[in-house]
Amino acid sequence: MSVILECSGLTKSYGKNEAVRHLNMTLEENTIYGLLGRNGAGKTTLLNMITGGIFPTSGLIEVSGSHLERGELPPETCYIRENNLYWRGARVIEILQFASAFHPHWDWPFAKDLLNTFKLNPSKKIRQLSRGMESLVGNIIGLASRARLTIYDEPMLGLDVLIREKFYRILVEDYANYPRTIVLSTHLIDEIAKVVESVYIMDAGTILLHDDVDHIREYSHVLTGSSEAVKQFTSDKLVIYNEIYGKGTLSALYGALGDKDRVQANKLSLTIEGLTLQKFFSYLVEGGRRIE
Ligand SMILES: Nc1ncnc2c1ncn2[C@@H]1O[C@H](COP(=O)(O)OP(=O)(O)OP(=O)(O)O)[C@@H](O)[C@H]1O
Repeated sequence: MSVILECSGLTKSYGKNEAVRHLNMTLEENTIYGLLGRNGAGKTTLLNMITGGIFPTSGLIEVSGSHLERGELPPETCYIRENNLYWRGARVIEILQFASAFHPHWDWPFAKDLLNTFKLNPSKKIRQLSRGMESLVGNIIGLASRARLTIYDEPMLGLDVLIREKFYRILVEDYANYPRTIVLSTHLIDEIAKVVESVYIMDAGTILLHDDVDHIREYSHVLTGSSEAVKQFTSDKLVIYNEIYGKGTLSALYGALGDKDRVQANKLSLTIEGLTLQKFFSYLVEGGRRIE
């Protein structure tokens, strides 16, 4: 698969605070990515840099092999921000008309279907919309743009669970028909686990892990048992988090476990369970371990 965007050694400092630190990231064609991180992890700063909104303090951004110049939006990119800057007096349809001018693959019949599906009145002014409806305007633009690279920063703000599920379903269906690269930056990790193929987990301005969701599912485990047994079992494994309770220990592991491991765990009276993406994320970030 070909690379459409690559960052290397990307850093953004605000005074002494490095919001993004020596970050490397590669986005490939036709993949849905999740960008996951706690509040303040640096997600918006990273997205603003790769879409030309703010300038890196150092490091490189390459789009389809060419350097992204200062202030330049990568070609065929649609960036739906967390805090959109729509003109409050404009009508929904006017915002869509404006957006359509920037996106060569814009699909009007699809945009109109989406307005119907989400029951969004195109004549309403932005200032008359609820927070959730305003998010929907951005979500519809992101979908109808069919941009080669679509980036959503917290697209679910203010949306109820039924609308979120509908959005994910339409996104996945449309992606199947029109493959492209989509980045979803969100806190709603378990929800997007069903949608994204690959994730970047970010903390304190840096990437802790980049991996495919299926691989994470296969590799992430939590182990509980006596502290002595856990210590023995994990001596040759990658432990991302430890929690001691009484005489027992809980350890979160990252790596494949084979039949031999399971037999050994059984002998040591250890319990092994898989982890949801949300739980894996929490352990990884709490443990602060970076996995190359
Ligand atoms: N313009 C700015 N001036 C100074 N510091 C900033 C600025 N923008 C961001 N920061 C700092 O950079 C860090 C990363 O912020 P950023 O908004 O990128 O995080 P985030 O992961 O998007 O968080 P959230 O999920 O809460 O939106 C934070 O410590 C934040 O305070």
